[in-house]
Amino acid sequence: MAATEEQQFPLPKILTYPASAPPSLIAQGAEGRLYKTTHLESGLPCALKYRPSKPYRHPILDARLTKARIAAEAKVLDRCYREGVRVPAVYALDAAAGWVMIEWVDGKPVRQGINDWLGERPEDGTPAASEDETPLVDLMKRIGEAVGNLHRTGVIHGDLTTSNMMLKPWASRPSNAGDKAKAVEGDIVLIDFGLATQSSSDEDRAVDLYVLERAFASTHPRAERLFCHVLDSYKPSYKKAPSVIIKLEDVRMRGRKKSMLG
Ligand SMILES: Nc1ncnc2c1ncn2[C@@H]1O[C@H](COP(=O)(O)OP(=O)(O)OP(=O)(O)O)[C@@H](O)[C@H]1O
Repeated sequence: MAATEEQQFPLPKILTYPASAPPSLIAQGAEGRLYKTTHLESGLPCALKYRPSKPYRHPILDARLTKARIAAEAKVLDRCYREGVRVPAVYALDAAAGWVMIEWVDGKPVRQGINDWLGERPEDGTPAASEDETPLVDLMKRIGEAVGNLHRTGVIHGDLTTSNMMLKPWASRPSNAGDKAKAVEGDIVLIDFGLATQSSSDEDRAVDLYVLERAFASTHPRAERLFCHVLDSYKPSYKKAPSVIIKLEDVRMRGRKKSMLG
C-alpha cells in the first residue's frame, strides 16, 4: 500500500501484522473499505471488509452501529453459505473492531462481464443477425437462479445489482468457447450483504427483484430486454417464487406511479 494511501486510509490493526502479502485497498465506499489480504494462519487470499469509525457520529452510537452492521453481515453470509447459496465464506470476524474477513472471490463483477460481451453493440441493443446470444441468456438465467436460491433461504439482499455479483470462472469445465462467450462464463457469487435482511414475505422478495430490475435497466440499457430470462429462471427456483413474480407487478406499478408523481 502506498504511503499516501496509508495516511488517508489508516489500516485496521488486523492488517498491520506481518503477512505473506501486503494488503491492498480494492474499494473505498461511503461506509467501508475492502482490502485484499491473506488469512493469517492458512495464507489463503481473502477479502477484509472494514468499517472504520465515523468521527461525526457520537462515539458510543458509532461503536454500537459498526459492531451491529458487521455482525449482521457476517451472520447473513454464514447462513447463506451453510444453506448452499454461493456467497463468500466467512473466515474470521471482529465486530467490535469493525471488520469481517471473507473468502476472496477470483473473477470479475457480472457488470463487467456483460459490458465486455455487449462491446460495441449499438444503443438500441440489437445484436448482429449472425450473433448467437445463448451465452448471455445463460448468464441471465444463472442470475435468476442465484437470486432464487438466496430468497429460498429467507434472505433479502437489499442492494441487488450486477456489481454485487461476481463471476467466478469455472474450474472444472475447461472452456473452448470464444473470447466473447468467456466474458460471461462462470458461477454467480453474490457479494455485499451490508443491507441484507431476513424475510420470507412476497413483498420484500419482489422489492429485491425490482431493485435488480431497475439497476439492470440503468446499468445495461442495451441488454434490458433480456431481463425476462432472469425472471424465467427465478420462477421455478423455489416454491413461493411464482407468487413473488405476481407481486412484482404491483411493485412495478407503485414504482411507475411514484416516478410519475415525481
Ligand atoms: N469476497 C470478495 N472477493 C473479491 N472481491 C470482492 C469481494 N467482496 C467485494 N469485492 C470487491 O470489492 C468491491 C466492494 O465490495 P462491497 O460491495 O462488499 O463493499 P462496499 O460497497 O464498501 O460495501 P457496503 O455497500 O456494505 O458499504 C466489490 O464491488 C467487488 O469488486
